Order: sequence, then structure tokens, then C-alpha cells
Amino acid sequence: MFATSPPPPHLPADAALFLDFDGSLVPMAPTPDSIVVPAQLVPLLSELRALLGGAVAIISGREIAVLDHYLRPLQIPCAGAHGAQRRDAKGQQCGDAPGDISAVVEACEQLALAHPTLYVEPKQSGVALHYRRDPSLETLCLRSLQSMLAHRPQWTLLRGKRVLEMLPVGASKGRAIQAFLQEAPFAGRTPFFLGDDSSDESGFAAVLAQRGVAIKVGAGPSAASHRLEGVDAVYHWLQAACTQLRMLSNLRQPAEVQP
Ligand SMILES: O=P(O)(O)OC[C@H]1O[C@H](O[C@H]2O[C@H](CO)[C@@H](O)[C@H](O)[C@H]2O)[C@H](O)[C@@H](O)[C@@H]1O
Repeated sequence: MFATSPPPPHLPADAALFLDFDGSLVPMAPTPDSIVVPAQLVPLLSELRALLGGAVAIISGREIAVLDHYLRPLQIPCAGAHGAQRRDAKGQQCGDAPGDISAVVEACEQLALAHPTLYVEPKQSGVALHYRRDPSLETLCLRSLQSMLAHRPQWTLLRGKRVLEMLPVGASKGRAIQAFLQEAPFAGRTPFFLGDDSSDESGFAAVLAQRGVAIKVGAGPSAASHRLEGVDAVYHWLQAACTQLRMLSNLRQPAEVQP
């Protein structure tokens, strides 16, 4: 489905909401550490969690510790490093790297010394090599990582927005969402997932398989059923969802009788 996909419906009170981070909740920036998190994000997530019985999770390529840093003081269920890590609603975290890749990280850092516009983002379960500041370095980065992966069958390469990432084989956002949907408070709810990148497609497939709603943020081909134009449109939709869910929740609670 392409840009003609309709905007998403309102969130029902029985939704399980899964949200991508970069490019969906936070505008893109030249480097991973130069993002500016919109001030309304943390209060909005807190309110949505309260209104959806806790069934809100961040599904990101970032590591969970990094998400916690940007969302402080909030600590919510998360999948990090494209599903290589997951923290459930009880706060229990799982996900280990299938081996030591410090040699790969070092090789990426050497490459970045030779090409200072590259940005290396080491992760506990992989590494991201960013070439946003010089897209002409894409082929060099791709060839370098491919050769490093050639003898490491437990790892795979993921292409993102001006980034190449090495992550454990089998890790995906779709799998992380499936795992959340087996557990309280997500199980039995209608899944909604929004994301902007090709790595979000496995998440779209997971929610569509459960008759959920898949929302592509921005342009580009996608299997998502619905579309929002960009980060601003995401906030508009989430704020509207909050307002509606709050009204529904007030209607369900009888008004206090004045003496
Ligand atoms: O799944 P997401 O939450 O969307 O995370 C995907 C990757 O996002 C980050 O990189 C991207 O955003 C940066 C900041 O805007 C940008 O500079 C970079 O070019 C993008 O690729 C993050 O750094 C990665 O770890 C995530 O995997």
C-alpha cells in the first residue's frame, strides 16, 4: 500500500499500542545523540499507559538503556535493538548477544577514523554504522560490514535510514510484538503499531496477522494499512486518542453526587 492509505482510526480502549521511536515520535537528526525529544512525549506516554491499562510499549532500534535515558523518568515496556532486547510489563529484561563482536566495533571505529563523518553506535547486541552526514559512504560501509559478517553466521545486516546495523539473526520488531501479545497487559487487545522505517515492516506484519492496525509514518512503500504524514501528525493522532479515551473513561465513571 502506498501514500493513498487512509489515516488510522481512533484508538479503542482495548488497544495495545506499539510505537517506534526515531522518525515516528522523535524527528530525525544528523546523529543519534543530537535528537530533540518533544517535551510532550513523556506526559503523553504516561497518560496513554493509564488509559490503555498499561498496554503501551516502545519498539525501537535503540537500546533499552538509551530509550530509558530519553524517556526519563518513565520506564515502560520496550523492545530495543530491533527486538534483540525486550523488557516486559513486569520490568524483566531478556536478550543476549550471540557472541563477542568487539572486533567488528573496532573495525567500524577504524573506518570512522578514516572517514570522520561516519558515526559508530555500539550496542550490547550489535553495532550501527551511520553515514547520514555523507551518504556517498553507503557502499563503503555496506562492503565493510558484509565482509565482517561473512564469517559470523549468527549475525545479520539490517538497512535503515542512512544506517547499516548488525544484529543477531532472528531478532525483529515483529517477533518482539508477538512476544508482548502473549503477555498481560497486551494479550487479548487489538494491536496498533506505528513506524517509519523498513525495519518496521515486520512489526506491521505482526499486527496485521492479529487483525490489528499498522500505521506507516511518512512516505515510502509499506504493507501498512494506514498512514500518517510525519512526526507532527503522529502527535496530533495520539493527542486526539487521549482526549477521546479520557472522555470514554469519564463517561464510565459515575459523576460525584454533590451533597
Ligand atoms: O526503530 P527506531 O526507533 O526508529 O530506531 C532506528 C534507528 O534510529 C536511530 O538512527 C536513526 O536516527 C538518527 C537520529 O535521528 C539518525 O541520525 C540516523 O541516521 C537514523 O538511522 C538510532 O541511532 C539507531 O540505533 C536505531 O536503530
